[in-house]
Amino acid sequence: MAALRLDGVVHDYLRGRQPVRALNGVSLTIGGGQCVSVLGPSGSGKSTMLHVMGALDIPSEGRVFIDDTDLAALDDDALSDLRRRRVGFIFQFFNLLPALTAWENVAVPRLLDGVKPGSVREEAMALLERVGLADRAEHRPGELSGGQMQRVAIARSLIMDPGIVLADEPTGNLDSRTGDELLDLLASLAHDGSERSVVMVTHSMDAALRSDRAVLLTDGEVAGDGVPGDVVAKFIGEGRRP
Ligand SMILES: Nc1ncnc2c1ncn2[C@@H]1O[C@H](COP(=O)(O)OP(=O)(O)OP(=O)(O)O)[C@@H](O)[C@H]1O
Repeated sequence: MAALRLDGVVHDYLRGRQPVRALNGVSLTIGGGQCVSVLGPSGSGKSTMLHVMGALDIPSEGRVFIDDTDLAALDDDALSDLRRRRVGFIFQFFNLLPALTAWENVAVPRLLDGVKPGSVREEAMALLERVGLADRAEHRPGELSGGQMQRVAIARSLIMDPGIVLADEPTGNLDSRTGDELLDLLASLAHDGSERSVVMVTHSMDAALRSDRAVLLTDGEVAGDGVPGDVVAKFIGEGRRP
């Protein structure tokens, strides 16, 4: 079963009255157990594609399927339910709640689901342990380093046990050594036998080279898709072209 499929996806934004085409006919299938990086120049549509994949945005044209469910067939409630349960998000600036401790931040999606803090604490603690932060459970984000905050965000992305994890520049705000450790952690989310798909937008060639597959976007279109080394070489080659 394909975890994620885009079929002829077009997405336009309005800038004033002018439509701006961010995605121009993207078709892509991402199976379970893969860590896929998305590369491309600034403005090529990477974040837009991630938002469409995670049902944060509805495409102007084309279809998006998550686990063979056509998102166009869902009403708003069903769509947000699917987003909450099936998709975990990780952002460049962590998006943690400053007043909550690390374990409470991890628990937030379950608390929003109506679960009592007492019954989710253990699950949140287990996830913090998984990301190597069990000893920081009672710390607030302001008391954590960037890498530690991103680990909390990764643990939070897993609390609903999603089939898909989408990460937008997850190491963009971290030094390279911390970034590398987090990339290994992210890849492990796809390789832990869960058949989870991990898709990460990145400007880092290192990050792309560590993934299982790379997709290159140029002007809202798929310009490369395959072995990371080949796709990175294509991207770098295009950048050098006069
Ligand atoms: N909310 C918006 N309103 C209008 N235009 C937008 C909006 N968001 C993105 N765009 C435009 O859509 C295009 C694709 O943007 P997107 O953010 O998806 O690219 P990106 O590849 O992620 O860029 P970057 O690497 O700089 O983050 C760009 O031309 C951008 O200016």
